[in-house]
Amino acid sequence: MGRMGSNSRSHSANPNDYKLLEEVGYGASATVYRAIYLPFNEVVAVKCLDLDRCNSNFEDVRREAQTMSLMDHPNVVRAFCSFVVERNLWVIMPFMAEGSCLHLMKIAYPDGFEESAIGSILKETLKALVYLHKQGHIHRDVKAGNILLDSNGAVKLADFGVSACMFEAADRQRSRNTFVGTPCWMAPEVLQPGSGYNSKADIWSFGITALELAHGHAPFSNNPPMKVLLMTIQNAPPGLDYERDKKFSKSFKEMVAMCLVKDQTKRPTAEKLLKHSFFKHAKPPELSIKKLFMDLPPLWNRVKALQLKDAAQLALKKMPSAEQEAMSQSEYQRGVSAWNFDVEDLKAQASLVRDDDEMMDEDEKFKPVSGDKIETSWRSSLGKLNENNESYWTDYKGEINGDESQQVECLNKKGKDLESNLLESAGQQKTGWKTNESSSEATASTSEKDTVQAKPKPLIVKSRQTQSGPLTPGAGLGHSVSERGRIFERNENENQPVIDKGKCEVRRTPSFSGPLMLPNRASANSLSAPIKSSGGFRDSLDDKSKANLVQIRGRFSVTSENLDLVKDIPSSPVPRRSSQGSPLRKSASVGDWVFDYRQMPATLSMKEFNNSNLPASLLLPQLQNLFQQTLIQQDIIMNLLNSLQPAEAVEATQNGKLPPLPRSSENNGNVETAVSERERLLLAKVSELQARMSNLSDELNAEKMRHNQLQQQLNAVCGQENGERS
Ligand SMILES: Nc1ncnc2c1ncn2[C@@H]1O[C@H](COP(=O)(O)OP(=O)(O)OP(=O)(O)O)[C@@H](O)[C@H]1O
Repeated sequence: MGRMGSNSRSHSANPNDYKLLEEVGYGASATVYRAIYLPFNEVVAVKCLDLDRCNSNFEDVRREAQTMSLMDHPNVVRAFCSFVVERNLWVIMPFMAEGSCLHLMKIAYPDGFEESAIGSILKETLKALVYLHKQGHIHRDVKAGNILLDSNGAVKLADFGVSACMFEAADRQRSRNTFVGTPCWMAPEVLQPGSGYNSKADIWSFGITALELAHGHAPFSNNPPMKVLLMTIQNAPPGLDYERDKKFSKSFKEMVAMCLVKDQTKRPTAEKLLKHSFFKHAKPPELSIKKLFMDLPPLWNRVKALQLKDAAQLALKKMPSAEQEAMSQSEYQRGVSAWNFDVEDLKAQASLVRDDDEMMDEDEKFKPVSGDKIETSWRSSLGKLNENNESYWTDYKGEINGDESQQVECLNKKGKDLESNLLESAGQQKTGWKTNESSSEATASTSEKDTVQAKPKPLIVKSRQTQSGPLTPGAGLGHSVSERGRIFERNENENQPVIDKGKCEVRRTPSFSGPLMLPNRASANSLSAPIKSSGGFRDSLDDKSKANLVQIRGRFSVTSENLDLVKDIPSSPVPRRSSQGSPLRKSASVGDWVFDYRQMPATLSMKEFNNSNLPASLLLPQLQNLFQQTLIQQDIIMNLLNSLQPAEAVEATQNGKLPPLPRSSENNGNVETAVSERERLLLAKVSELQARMSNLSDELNAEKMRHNQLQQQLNAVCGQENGERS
């Protein structure tokens, strides 16, 4: 452990001097906690950077952390000090009690702030940029998520230094064909292979941030990252629209237009921009900003509510009938942070996203929160993609058919309901707190005709026991990678302080370098909680939940306690064989089918069933019942198989939850082959069951005929007897 930087009022580099309290945010590589610096009894923020998740080497991290600690400006979040605690870098900073502008918009201002607040926020941010540029620094990540607010209205630009250092220096970026940034906010010259960039890139991002604050989201933010890149390069720059943005002043529109000029040489410097009339008339922050959060609950509770909201989105993602679409939608809307991606991955992902947006219009359609960093390795591919742009997007459009987009729309509507329910249940601590009800309204805009009939009951999502409560001892920094993958165990009591600091760890997602589609990764700015593996999550459930546990998918569990609620969520409009009219309902949280036996007709006992003397009128319904059940089971099997990741299948096999996966000499342990073999095996079983069913039907028919014959004989005999008597 070592000290890496300090200021005049010295904060120690001893983790035991810091009492970590609630989680107040997290990003691509870090989790941020409110904490008490015990020697001064001072509230601070501790940003725990997981060094394993950083792309830079330790020297880069160290250098940038030092730079950060040298920052000295009222509008720049500086580091008091930073030091390494085993595999984490702790950066001690002033605590900004109201969090980021992005969080504030997400929780209370989904359509953006009013102009006076925007003016103040932007002016203070611009002062920070003037300072940084004078110091020879480029921030490279100006966005609402990195503009922090304090309860007195102070505005500070964050994430300079340490986070920037997580990504490699410009020369190396070029040589490695990688670049890190947040696509919606990235300047065209930053995206163009070969073209250099300078501090004017921050001015572009500043202009995008202005639009973000005005609308609640950045332009193009509902698009897949690659499309954002192409739009930024090829389309006219976004801006405030004369018609649509009537409520904003001319000088605001002008200022934004000055920033969003594609030719970087024509953009003003930060210093010059600060002299613009828009900023001359900006109100002092304590007048225009403080009122924004007057009625809101504390930051950590907002964070918790946002996490739940994201959990709802992720729950939707697990719906089997539209899971691919949901994944694309919600993954991108939440943003992606710190992903490596390549063109093929993006293409695959893009093909699953509805392409109903053109340029500025999409601002109206979505209220998302995209915005996180991506680490791209696309530079070399981009030129090629540009050439093939037309066919690329034609292909992409061609792959979406009407049904699929309907599914997405329906899903989005469900998402809205689900989100608002979750938010309601999670965040009703304070009256007057505006919920973000309209946050997904645009995605639901065309869904009136879909099949959602009833507002679902609040879904009890058993995610981590507490999501922003203090940490409890136990998790170790020095654990193996897999161990560190576990989430903090948390104490139910929020105010109970934390831990053995040396044992604190940054939560970790399974992979940060995989393609976009693979891991369920929460984004920095959406505050969606990172997902831990199913197994780990199971561990975190309390005993009662474990006892009632029906199923765990990702972060979600369905227990027998909430099964009924889950079942009440309307099913997808997508026709599914044998599910129509059946008692199967889609479970929003688990993405599987839940079978409601209570709706089945009462079944006979085996003994009764084996009684061959039973009349056909009794047997037939039983057979129909059996047949229906078989089809349902087939559906369940197929859905389970579809939703089972290969790794999960192997894990389940190892745990003995599933029969062993077949291993042939050809597959040689290959998981995918094994899983598909297993699938074949199960399908064969299903076919066998169907064959048996059909045999039974034949037998039944034969029995029926015999029964009829006997009946006729009986009638004949009775007729004879009657005749004789008369
Ligand atoms: N000093 C602070 N006081 C209060 N909240 C903070 C502070 N620093 C960061 N946060 C919160 O934590 C979140 C994540 O922090 P930060 O952006 O620094 O992490 P990161 O990993 O660098 O994220 P990114 O994905 O943007 O790189 C912020 O969006 C903010 O809401």
